[in-house]
Amino acid sequence: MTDFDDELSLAELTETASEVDQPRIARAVREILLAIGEDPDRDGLKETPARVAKSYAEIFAGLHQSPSDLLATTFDLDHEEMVLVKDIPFYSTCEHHLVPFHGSAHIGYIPSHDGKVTGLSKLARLVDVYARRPQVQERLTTQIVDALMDNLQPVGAIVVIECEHLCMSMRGVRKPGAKTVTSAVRGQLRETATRAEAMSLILGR
Ligand SMILES: Nc1nc2c(ncn2[C@@H]2O[C@H](COP(=O)(O)OP(=O)(O)OP(=O)(O)O)[C@@H](O)[C@H]2O)c(=O)[nH]1
Ligand SMILES: [Zn+2]
Repeated sequence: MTDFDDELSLAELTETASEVDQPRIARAVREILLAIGEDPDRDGLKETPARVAKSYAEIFAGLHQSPSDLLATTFDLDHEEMVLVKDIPFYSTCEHHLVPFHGSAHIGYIPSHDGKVTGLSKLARLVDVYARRPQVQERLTTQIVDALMDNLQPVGAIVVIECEHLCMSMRGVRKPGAKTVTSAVRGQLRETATRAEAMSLILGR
């Protein structure tokens, strides 16, 4: 029996409402601490398994959130030109090493002919729904653009993501500052002229 038996720890572990099994994470973190040769019962580490569990519930909350619910609120505007929200900062977790990758997302779309648009904040929330999961940057990029296409039926959409991966900075190849850029383009934005306009809006700083 550990300090993180379900009954014992439930109260302290449910502050962040979530479907993530926090007691189970806490038990696993205690094991990791033991495995690296630490003493999980020393003062500074006693609360660490519970803290990590709470933190994981937040970091991986996107696994239990639906992009369709998020994009369900739409309104009609007579606007058939490009809408672009750029420099949306976010943090995600590399699914290979479970360390962060972070950077900016840029999202643009040309609304459907009936002018179906979503609130600008929903685009930023959409990034978090997919970023708060174990991820790779390429999948994060295509999931965001496909969610836009499926839910808003726009004429076209583009997502560009620029990130630094801590698995490449703090360990392994150790190249801090290296940036990875990915893009995904759908619909009319695949056409050269429109795509070039979107890219110049995104990258022109
Ligand atoms: N394509 C892609 N690769 C990623 C992403 N995040 C991390 N990686 C890479 O995943 C690869 C995993 O490679 P492995 O050889 O299995 O693992 P490793 O021995 O820890 O690799 P090193 O990082 O080179 O030490 C590494 O090259 C990482 O840079 C991502 O979002 N997309
Ligand atoms: Zn990694």
